[in-house]
Amino acid sequence: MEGVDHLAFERNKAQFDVDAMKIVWAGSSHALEVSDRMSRLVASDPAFRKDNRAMLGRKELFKNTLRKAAYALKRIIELRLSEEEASMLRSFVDEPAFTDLHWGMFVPAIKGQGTEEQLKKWLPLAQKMQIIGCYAQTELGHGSNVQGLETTVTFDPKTDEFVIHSPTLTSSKWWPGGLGKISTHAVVYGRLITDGQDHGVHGFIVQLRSLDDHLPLPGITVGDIGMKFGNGAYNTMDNGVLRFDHVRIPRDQMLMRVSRVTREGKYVQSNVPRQLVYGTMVYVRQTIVSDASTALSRAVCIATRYSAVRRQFGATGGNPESQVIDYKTQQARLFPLLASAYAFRFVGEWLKWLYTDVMTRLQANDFSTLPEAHACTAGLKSLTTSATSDGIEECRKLCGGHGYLCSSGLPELFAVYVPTCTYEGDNIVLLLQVARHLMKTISQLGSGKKPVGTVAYMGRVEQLMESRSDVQKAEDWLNPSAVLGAFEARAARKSVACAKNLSKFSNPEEGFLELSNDLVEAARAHCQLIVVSKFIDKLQQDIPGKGVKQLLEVLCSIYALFHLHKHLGDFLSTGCITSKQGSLANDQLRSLYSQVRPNAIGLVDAFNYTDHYLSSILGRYDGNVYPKLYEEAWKDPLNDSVIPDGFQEYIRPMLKQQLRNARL
Ligand SMILES: CCCCCCCCCCCCCC(=O)SCCNC(=O)CCNC(=O)[C@H](O)C(C)(C)COP(=O)(O)OP(=O)(O)OC[C@H]1O[C@@H](n2cnc3c(N)ncnc32)[C@H](O)[C@@H]1OP(=O)(O)O
Ligand SMILES: Cc1cc2nc3c(=O)[nH]c(=O)nc-3n(C[C@H](O)[C@H](O)[C@H](O)COP(=O)(O)OP(=O)(O)OC[C@H]3O[C@@H](n4cnc5c(N)ncnc54)[C@H](O)[C@@H]3O)c2cc1C
Repeated sequence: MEGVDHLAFERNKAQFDVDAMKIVWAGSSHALEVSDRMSRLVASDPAFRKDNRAMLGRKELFKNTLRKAAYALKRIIELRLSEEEASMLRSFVDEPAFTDLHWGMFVPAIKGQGTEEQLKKWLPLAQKMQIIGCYAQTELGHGSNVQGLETTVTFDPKTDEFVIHSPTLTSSKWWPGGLGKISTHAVVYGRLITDGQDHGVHGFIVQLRSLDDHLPLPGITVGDIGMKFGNGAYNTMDNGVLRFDHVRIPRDQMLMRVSRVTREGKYVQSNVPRQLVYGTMVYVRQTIVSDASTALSRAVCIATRYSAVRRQFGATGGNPESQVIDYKTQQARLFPLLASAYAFRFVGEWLKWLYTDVMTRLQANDFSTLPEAHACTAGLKSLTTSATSDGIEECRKLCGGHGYLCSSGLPELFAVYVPTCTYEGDNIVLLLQVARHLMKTISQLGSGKKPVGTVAYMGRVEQLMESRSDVQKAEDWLNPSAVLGAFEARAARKSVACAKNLSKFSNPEEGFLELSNDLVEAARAHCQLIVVSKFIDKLQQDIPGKGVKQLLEVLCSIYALFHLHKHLGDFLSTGCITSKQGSLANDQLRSLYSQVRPNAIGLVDAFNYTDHYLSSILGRYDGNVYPKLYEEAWKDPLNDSVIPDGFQEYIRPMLKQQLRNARL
């Protein structure tokens, strides 16, 4: 039934102001207005069609992406869109492309590591897209271990140039997005060598292709690394391979904010920490956390709407069968993901604030919060992307068989999303960085250095080692201080246990390797504490709209108690709660799910996604799933003809053969 809202009866159940929640989700009325306008602009333009991606071959798919990128830029110029609007428009086009790396890494790398002069020269070119850039760090042999990169960049004082070279096969740059076919330039990371001395990894702006004919410049070998996971998915991106054969670049193309090489070939370190060379990764990890909430909320929106449409079993007395969303098992799998999407939104907002604050301090040569920013971006990137990847897959299962169809939108979403667990830092490697930060914090407790920021609770470690939860009944778990107390005690006790075990090793690095599983768990507990505490902080703000704050409180409790239940072993073994308190948390969780149930559709409507963006028949706003699924099936190229290609050639003779055998 075209034009009928099959989910209207669900929308009528909502006990809160959905429009007010849309503002909370978007971050402000202004952000909602811009995102609403940009998403509709993209959705209403057939040039941005994306429902055919799974059917296209690689070359067609890639050409289509180039067309969309050029068209998006044309619209941005025609409509005189602001930077904010342009970036929103690109995100609603919803197709991984070389532009992500150009705007997301190439431009930030220059901004973060370039000198004033370099910004003046390169940024206008990049901003007008007169050059297109990528971020060429990872090599065939090394990704996680950045210090292990092998590309050499040797200063030649005779010509005032650097000579870039790929000395081994494993030094070939491998993976950079946008590199394979499109980028004219790259920020290349390599080992800086002056006068025979190796100064470690630094960034350089390198032109790769001619601006006239787009051919690789002399000494450069470049191409695409091949098909990746999923059919459409990330194959719209030209991840590339790059080799240098003694390629020369002028000295002023070294990004020189952190350190520089003089005309005479002297290496000079500025007063900023050398870790700023890693600054672009910190920036992108921060954006990845907000993006996690977007990806998870898309999957949850699809699974929630479909769960309200889908009915199985339970027809009694002429009543229809039960909606699957009413099954408690469905709720216990779906609603924690819904709560996580909101939790990641708010922790993403906070992380953005933290990052901006660190940047402001850096301008004033205050580097004190850099370790905190590194630990938070690394840890939260790891936690949210792992949870989101698992969450998207869970949403696919929550949609039963139809979730496996590409037209559900979920397979492609998963395939596009899952590399976030690896890129911008493997998730385990990043948790180990958090663990180092935690161990360092504990080791400094005796020195009188007061821990601040997200590790401030470590300052109360003695008290946290002794504390006991005073929860007596299920509702006590609704008290934020009860939840915070339990999460802080668990995180502190896990870290302290690791620190104690580490101290038994004479070689700390050996100990770190041996205990790395425990350290990863301690880091995870710390990151979950950050998410819970930032959700609680958000609820301290004035949040207008009927029922909005109350519902967010419910979601916050679900996020926290779900993790308490899931990691009950941790909470019990560290002794911060009793098994009775653990089972009270579970009782409370059941009651919270019942409170979400009537509001579930409203809560996913608050994401304000267009059907174009969701790209899912199961997640359609109007819930008109079955007729559209049926219609869609007939569009498959296999159904273009009644008898498929290959039938006459292969199957007909087989059938005839069997017929003959049967007659024998
Ligand atoms: C428009 C927006 C769109 C956005 C979308 C964008 C496109 C999306 C598509 C994206 C496509 C994907 C694109 C891509 O994938 S780009 C490639 C991304 N690659 C990686 O992420 C590599 C991961 N590896 C590393 O980051 C490092 O090598 C690690 C950290 C693992 C070790 O490193 P190393 O062996 O050197 O370090 P150390 O352990 O000895 O530590 C040394 C000291 O340094 C400190 N430290 C370490 N790291 C940082 C840091 N970052 N900031 C500040 N400080 C840092 C550390 O705490 C320690 O401090 P201290 O204890 O000594 O005080
Ligand atoms: C889709 C995609 C896009 C990418 N885009 C870019 C780009 O634009 N530019 C760019 O420069 N790079 C890019 N990369 C590369 C990416 O950043 C790296 O692949 C990533 O950092 C992981 O490094 P690796 O491949 O070396 O993994 P490895 O480190 O080899 O990981 C293999 C396994 O070893 C484990 N491991 C490694 N070290 C340790 C340790 N110390 N302790 C315990 N376990 C460990 C890991 O957990 C993992 O299980 C991209 C990658 C992908 C998949």
